Amino acid sequence: MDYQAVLARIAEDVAPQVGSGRPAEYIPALAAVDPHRFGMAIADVDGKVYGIGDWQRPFSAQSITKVFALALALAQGGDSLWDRVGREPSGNPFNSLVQLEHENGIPRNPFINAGALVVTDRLQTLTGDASSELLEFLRQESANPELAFDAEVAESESAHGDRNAALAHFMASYGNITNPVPTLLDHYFWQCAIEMSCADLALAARFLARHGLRADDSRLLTRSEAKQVNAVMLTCGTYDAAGEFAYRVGLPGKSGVGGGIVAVVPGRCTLGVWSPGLDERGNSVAGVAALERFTTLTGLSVF
Ligand SMILES: NC(=O)CC[C@H](N)C(=O)O
Repeated sequence: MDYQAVLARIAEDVAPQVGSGRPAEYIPALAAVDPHRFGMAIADVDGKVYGIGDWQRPFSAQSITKVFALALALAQGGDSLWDRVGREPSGNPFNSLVQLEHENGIPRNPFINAGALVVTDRLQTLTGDASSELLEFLRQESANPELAFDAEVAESESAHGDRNAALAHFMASYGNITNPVPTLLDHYFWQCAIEMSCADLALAARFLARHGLRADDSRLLTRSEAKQVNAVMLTCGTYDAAGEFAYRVGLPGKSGVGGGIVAVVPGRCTLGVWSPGLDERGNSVAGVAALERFTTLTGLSVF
């Protein structure tokens, strides 16, 4: 497959959509990003990377980090995590509170904010320093020791973090958060504020295309766990647009409000795409369009 030619074609096809949508505004540091950026990278299972546009430019990974946190929490702590977080699409916005009261403080899935807070809480208990552990893992998988937190974004999130604080306190009232809420929120905000490029993301997600094997060929997840994480990405990775994303793209994918999306073709390759303009559900407009073009042009999808 000539991935470079495919990327060139995709960039041309989605150019009219780059700049549509709006960057996230509820985190002021993200609102300042130029909405006309677009980058895309593909990493094949052997680690060769192809890219177009702003594919090497770091941006705020945001909710995409939820996938990596989940993988680490499962790898280090095992299946008991699923007693505290479900695996069903929520059909609600990523930062919604409404289901938690009816469902006893157990979030629907690990990719909405409530679920991700539970996962980070678990990782914090397992490691004592969840956000640093995650950053180190991402540095190793992307072979990029320069990966770093963006302190301005972390502080901006913290200053405007009432919603996430509410989610965490509410779950704590059900006994589903075990660390002090301020500590948990700190790690969650720093986790979201990791900066990565499309290339970093595609490389870091390769264990999901390699049935659980890390970049150094050691095993992070069992084959079955890798399949399970991909399945949850497909059904829950783009919040209340997961059905539409599966319909249009046909790949497990995880988005973030920084405008990035990571997607996986199991056994073949991983993709990182970035364009900051978001639709009303918080997914990158040009990013989703680019992934749709990818699966249409190449025929590579899980279906
Ligand atoms: N969808 C997202 O990327 C949300 C992440 C963001 N840091 C938040 O907690 O609100």
